[in-house]
Amino acid sequence: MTQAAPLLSVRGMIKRYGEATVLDGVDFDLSPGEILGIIGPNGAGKTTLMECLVGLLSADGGEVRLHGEPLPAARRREAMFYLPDGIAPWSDQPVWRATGLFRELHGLGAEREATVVRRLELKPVLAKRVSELSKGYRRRLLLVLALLTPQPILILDEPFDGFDLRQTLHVMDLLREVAAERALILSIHQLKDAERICDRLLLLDAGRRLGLGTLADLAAQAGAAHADLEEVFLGLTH
Ligand SMILES: Nc1ncnc2c1ncn2[C@@H]1O[C@H](COP(=O)(O)OP(=O)(O)OP(=O)(O)O)[C@@H](O)[C@H]1O
Repeated sequence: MTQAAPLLSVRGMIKRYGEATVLDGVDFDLSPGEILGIIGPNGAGKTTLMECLVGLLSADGGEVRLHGEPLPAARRREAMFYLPDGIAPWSDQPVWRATGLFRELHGLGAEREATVVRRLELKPVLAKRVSELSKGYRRRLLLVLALLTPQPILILDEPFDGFDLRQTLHVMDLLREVAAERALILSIHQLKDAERICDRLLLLDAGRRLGLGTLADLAAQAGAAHADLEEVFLGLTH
């Protein structure tokens, strides 16, 4: 029996800056409904991988396939939406205008926008300017925007940054619902968060894939069967 092709398949992703190889042939697959976490020490190549993946940065090697078909860099944005960390789109506009503009851009109905705004509890700040938002509310706005996109794959850089524990758990529930219809790639520094939400983890270090799999897979690789992700991380990275 032939196995169905993964939703996304990435092979041999390479990125160099001059003499420095910052992605050294990274491979992974993503299945429908999956939440894949990218973890790794500072400078491991997490942002570079996401940017090469969506075609924002030109890679020096590697292939990306969608449902088994080659997906050239110029067409990646049809399939993937990337939400970088720390941006404040339309910063001089009120929040309601920013969400409305984004919704119109993607041809969605006002009802969908209202639902997402309600789920992310953005209502109290709709009249504020984007530039005036606190870090947590700016993060909520960015997530609203991400959830108003039609792409089947969402790539979110630090989606829980700026949230307290209760908010993080709330947003995790929401992302889990979203993943039922799409697939998510999340770059996460907080390993406790990554352990909670991710189905599988891609551990990068110095541009190389150190591990790929469930926490149990990575723990076995680290030779510490019942370790948590923090112990695995410390065991496998330098
Ligand atoms: N424009 C650039 N020119 C040269 N080197 C770069 C450039 N951008 C990134 N790098 C290098 O590429 C490597 C990977 O960086 P990247 O930002 O992808 O890491 P990261 O895992 O996202 O790090 P962090 O956890 O600190 O955000 C680092 O060594 C970084 O210094």
